[in-house]
Amino acid sequence: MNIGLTGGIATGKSTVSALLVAKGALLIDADAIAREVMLPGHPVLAAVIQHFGQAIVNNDGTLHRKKLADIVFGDPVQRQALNDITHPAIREEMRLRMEAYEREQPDKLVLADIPLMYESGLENLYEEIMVVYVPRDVQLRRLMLRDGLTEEQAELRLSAQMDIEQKKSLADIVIDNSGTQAKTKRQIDQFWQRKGLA
Ligand SMILES: CC(C)(COP(=O)(O)OP(=O)(O)OC[C@H]1O[C@@H](n2cnc3c(N)ncnc32)[C@H](O)[C@@H]1O)[C@@H](O)C(=O)NCCC(=O)NCCS
Ligand SMILES: Nc1ncnc2c1ncn2[C@@H]1O[C@H](COP(=O)(O)OP(=O)(O)OP(=O)(O)O)[C@@H](O)[C@H]1O
Repeated sequence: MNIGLTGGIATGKSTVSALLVAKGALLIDADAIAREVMLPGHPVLAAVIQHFGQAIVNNDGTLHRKKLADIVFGDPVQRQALNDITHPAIREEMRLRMEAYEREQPDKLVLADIPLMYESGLENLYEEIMVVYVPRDVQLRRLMLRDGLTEEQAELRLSAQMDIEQKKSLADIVIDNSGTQAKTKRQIDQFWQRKGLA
């Protein structure tokens, strides 16, 4: 079986996916694939540079992630341009990995971690969608703390995504990660049991 995992930025998707992987789930991570297609030599990075210019590249040819982030999180038109370049390649790679896992290990739970699941309309590709939820004020605080962002920068990133309350209302399964990590783990254990997973 498969599950699509999503939530807002810094609500705890990685925390939850690590708990599920520890129980035996197979993970496909959209953020990790997004980083792979931005490595030097990849045609997606070349297309991104073509659009945004050399200013977003470090001297060693790697992507200057902060510079690109400053451009796209402040400007919906540029963000859409970046999405149009990167998302088809990310989606195709996700599809290939999903097919391989389901073919080679059909008894396992496959977990597709996709931050922009609803924004990109991918929710119908998965049997069920799990949303990792925290209230918006907790989300903002954790994001500022983890990424060393100002409140203004963190607000810009939040407003580049669908509101977390809306994602929660669309979810098949909600994991509330606003308490301790132990509390979150209990919800994952219960989910695992409910599904009768080995
Ligand atoms: C803009 C980039 C360079 C910023 O890099 P940075 O290291 O600061 O952030 P990182 O990649 O770790 O992303 C952190 C989170 O930001 C959010 N985010 C990233 N890209 C986007 C986007 N285009 N729109 C809305 N939110 C986004 C997601 O919640 C993601 O989990 C990078 O996010 C990127 O290449 N984005 C385009 C690809 C993409 O859409 N990735 C996210 C989903 S696959
Ligand atoms: N239950 C919790 N209590 C306190 N802090 C937490 C909890 N869960 C996660 N965190 C912290 O909150 C931050 C965000 O968590 P995490 O990186 O798992 O989110 P994410 O949804 O994967 O983020 P992103 O999509 O931005 O990569 C991290 O610094 C993490 O250590």
